[in-house]
Amino acid sequence: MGYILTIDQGTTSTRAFLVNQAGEMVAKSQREFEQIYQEPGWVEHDANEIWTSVLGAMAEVLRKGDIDASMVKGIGITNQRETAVVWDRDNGKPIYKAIVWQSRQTEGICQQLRADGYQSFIKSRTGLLIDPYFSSTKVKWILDHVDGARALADQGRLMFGTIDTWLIYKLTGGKVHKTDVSNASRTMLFNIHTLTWDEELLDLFTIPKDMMPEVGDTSGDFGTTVSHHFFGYQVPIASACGDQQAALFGQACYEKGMVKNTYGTGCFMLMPTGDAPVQSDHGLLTTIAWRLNGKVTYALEGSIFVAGSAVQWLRDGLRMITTSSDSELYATKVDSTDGVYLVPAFVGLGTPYWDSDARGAMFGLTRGTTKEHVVRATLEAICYQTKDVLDTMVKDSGIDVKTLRVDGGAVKNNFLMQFQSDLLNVPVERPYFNETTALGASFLAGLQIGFWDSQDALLNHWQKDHQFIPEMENTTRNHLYRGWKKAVEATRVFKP
Ligand SMILES: Nc1ncnc2c1ncn2[C@@H]1O[C@H](COP(=O)(O)OP(=O)(O)O)[C@@H](O)[C@H]1O
Ligand SMILES: O=P(O)(O)OC[C@H](O)CO
Repeated sequence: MGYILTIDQGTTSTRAFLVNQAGEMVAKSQREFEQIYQEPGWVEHDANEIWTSVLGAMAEVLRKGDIDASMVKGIGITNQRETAVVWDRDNGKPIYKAIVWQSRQTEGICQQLRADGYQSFIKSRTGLLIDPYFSSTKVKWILDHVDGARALADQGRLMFGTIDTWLIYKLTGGKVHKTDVSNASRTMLFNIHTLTWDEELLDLFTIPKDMMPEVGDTSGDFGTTVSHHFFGYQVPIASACGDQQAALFGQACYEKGMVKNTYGTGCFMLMPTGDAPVQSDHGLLTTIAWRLNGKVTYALEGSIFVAGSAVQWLRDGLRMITTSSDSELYATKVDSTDGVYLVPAFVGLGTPYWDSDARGAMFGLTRGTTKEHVVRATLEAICYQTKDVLDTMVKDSGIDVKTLRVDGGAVKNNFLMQFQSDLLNVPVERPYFNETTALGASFLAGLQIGFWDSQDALLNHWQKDHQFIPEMENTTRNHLYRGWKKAVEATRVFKP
């Protein structure tokens, strides 16, 4: 008898979960932390606040589950990806805030790289496209902008990590500086073919190699907690995994053709492609899903930067709704948007457009447009963006997708899920356990500490809650989607 304690360190909150050997979640806790917007388009977090939010969430989940820390047999970590932290190895203090994946402050660096013709070189090594989204330009920005950073880097005093690495470093009392391949593959510094940090890329971004963490399997040995950071116990940290890859694992999407889409702040669609990387010609990313016992599984990924955060914008920016779930209520008060489209390119557009200069726009407004239409158009925009990505995935993989598995905070919204299924003309499957990210990370940790002995043993833990079946006429679907494509085109023409 024992438990895995899993930390899901997300963009807007830190959550902790206790999972037993039956794969059941017995307790969960959540802590929010500050989103720092110093300049338009910048998004940063305080890495120390993230660390204390993890300490708080771990204490709370043990209290809620009424479980003694001695019963925790392993820790799983899953995290918002790409977000970059740089700290001083002499005192363990970050030298700057964590620059979040959404932040656009490195657009200038990216423009220069594109102009200098580095796109195909970078893509061939990393599977990624030049965009401020990934870690490498964020680290370069810190080294170039923080007073004294370059000198510290030259003296070998600095360490870099994505959030998993930062938390592992803190939990082990500074003893372990390590990440896994799924997180490494999001840095734009990792060669996804040789599975090592790429020296030429490190040179290109002027990042000393001694800043980089060791890279290991996704289920593996990430050290042991120092007892004063884990209630007096030394517990093995048994998995580290990027949150989107963890969700893919938690959705039991192990085979080619199985696709999951997570509807959180953004939307991230992933499909495993087996032991060989598949290159996309239409803006999908080639990434690493996980490495287990030395065996790599690659994936194709489509990234949508604004999804649930558009609903938050309706709530906090436009003040049209009081809670995110109100969006369903208003959207279903009208039969359609009456021709209104919202393109929520608030931080540019990801797959398949990769247009970082694009900004949001709304089209088709008339005197008859109401709040209900705008709310509905916002939810529909999440579905249109998802169709853009799924169509690209089918085109680039040559695999026909039979169903879409979904998770994330927004999938509670039945209107959203039904419209998604209608628009894709594909059944949408919502699992019974919506916390698939945490479940995936728990499974990955459990494989390491012997809770489960194989991936196959985990297949039974996936249970369907509801299947949304497409009901829309082809002509309606085609008509609606044509309108979306026109709206995106028009948005991209307008550069403020
Ligand atoms: N019923 C709902 N309808 C639409 N969006 C929702 C609903 N409930 C939550 N959301 C959105 O889901 C997001 C939260 O999902 P979550 O998976 O917790 O995000 P993250 O992990 O990115 O922090 C928020 O952006 C919120 O607006
Ligand atoms: O924290 P989430 O769930 O919004 O996920 C963020 C992604 O990892 C960004 O790549």
